[in-house]
Amino acid sequence: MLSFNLHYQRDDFELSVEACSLPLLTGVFGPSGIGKTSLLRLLAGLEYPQTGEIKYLEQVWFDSNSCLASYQRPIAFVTQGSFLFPHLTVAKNIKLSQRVSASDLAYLVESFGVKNLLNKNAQQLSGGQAQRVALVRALATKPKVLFLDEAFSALDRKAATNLLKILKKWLKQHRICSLLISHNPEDLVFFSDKVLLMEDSQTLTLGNSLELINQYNGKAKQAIVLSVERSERLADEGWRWFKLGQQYILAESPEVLDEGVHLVSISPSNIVLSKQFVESCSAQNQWQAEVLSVNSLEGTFYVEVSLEGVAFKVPISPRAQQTLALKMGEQIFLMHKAVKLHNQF
Ligand SMILES: Nc1ncnc2c1ncn2[C@@H]1O[C@H](COP(=O)(O)OP(=O)(O)OP(=O)(O)O)[C@@H](O)[C@H]1O
Repeated sequence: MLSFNLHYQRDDFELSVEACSLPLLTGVFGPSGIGKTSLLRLLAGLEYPQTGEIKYLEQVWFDSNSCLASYQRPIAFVTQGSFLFPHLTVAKNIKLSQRVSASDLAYLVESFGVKNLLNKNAQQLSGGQAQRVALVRALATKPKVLFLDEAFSALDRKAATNLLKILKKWLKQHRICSLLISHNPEDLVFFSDKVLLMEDSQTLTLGNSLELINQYNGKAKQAIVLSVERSERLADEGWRWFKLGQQYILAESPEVLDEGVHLVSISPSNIVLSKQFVESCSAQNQWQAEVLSVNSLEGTFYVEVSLEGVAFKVPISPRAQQTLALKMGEQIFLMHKAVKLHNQF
C-alpha cells in the first residue's frame, strides 16, 4: 500500500517519520498543531519533504531522484472546506472529474444522500451537504488513495456515523487506501485498521486503534473508548447491560442493536473511587480495577487504574486520597453513572 519515510522542515516546524507502511485504512490522531494535516499534504504532493521516499505499492511518488506532482498521483483529498465550484450545480461539480461508471456514481449519489441536491448550485449548500458532495466527488474520481482531513466536521453525529459506515464499505470493496484525520476517537476506532498516533512531530506510532487512542487519552485525561459486547443480562427498557471483559457496563441503548462493534466512552473525571462495592448507590456501574500508580500534580491526585487491561488516570482531591490512602497494586471499585452507547457501527 502506501509506505514512506520523510524529513520536512518549514520555519520552526519539523516533521520526521521513520519507515512507515500503512494498512488499507489508517486513522491519524494527535493534538492540535502537531502536524497531521502537514503529513497528509506531504503524502499528497501538496508540499514536498526535504528528504525521504514516498511509494504507493511499487510506484515511487517521491525520492531523491524523482517527484510526482500532486495531479499525477492517483489521489483525492477531502478537507473541512469542500472546495466545490460555487456557481456550478452539484451534478456538474461531480461530473467534471467522474471516472467511475454511471451505475457506481448513481450508487454513491444515492447512498451519500446527495440525490436531491444535484440541481442546486454548490453555493446554496449547507456545510454538511457540501461535505457529502465533496466526498462523492472525491470517490467519483476513482482514487487509489483517499486523504480525509476532518471531512465530517460539519455533519451531526448521526449523519457522520452513517456516512462513515457507507464510506468504509466502499473503500474496502474498491481497495482504496485511506488516511482519516479525526479528533473523534469512536470514528477512528470504527474506521481504522490501525491508527497513526502523532504525539509529537518526531514520535509517530502506528498500532492498534483502541489501544493507542486510550493510551494517549489516558495520559491526556480525556474520554476513554471501550469496545463492549452484548450480554443476556436483563435491564430496564431503554437500557442494556454490555460486557467488558469479565465485567458488565450498563448503557443507554436503542431497542434494536446493529451487528458489529459497540463502543462506549467513559470520562475519568466522572468516576468515583471506592475501596468497597457499594450496595445502596445510584451509580449502576461499579467496576473492579487495579491501582497502577498514584501521583499528585498541582493540587490533584491522579490515580492510574487498569480496567480490564485499559489504563487511565482518575483525578481525585487530596482529601479523598487522605481518606482512601490508595497504593499501587490495590483493588478498587470505579463507580460511574450509566453510559451512552455512542455509535453503533
Ligand atoms: N501554511 C502554513 N504556513 C506555515 N505554517 C503552517 C502552515 N500551516 C500549518 N502551519 C504550522 O505547521 C504546524 C503543523 O500544522 P498542521 O495543520 O499540520 O497541524 P494539525 O495537527 O493538522 O493541527 P489541527 O489538528 O489543529 O488541524 C503548526 O505549527 C502550524 O502552525
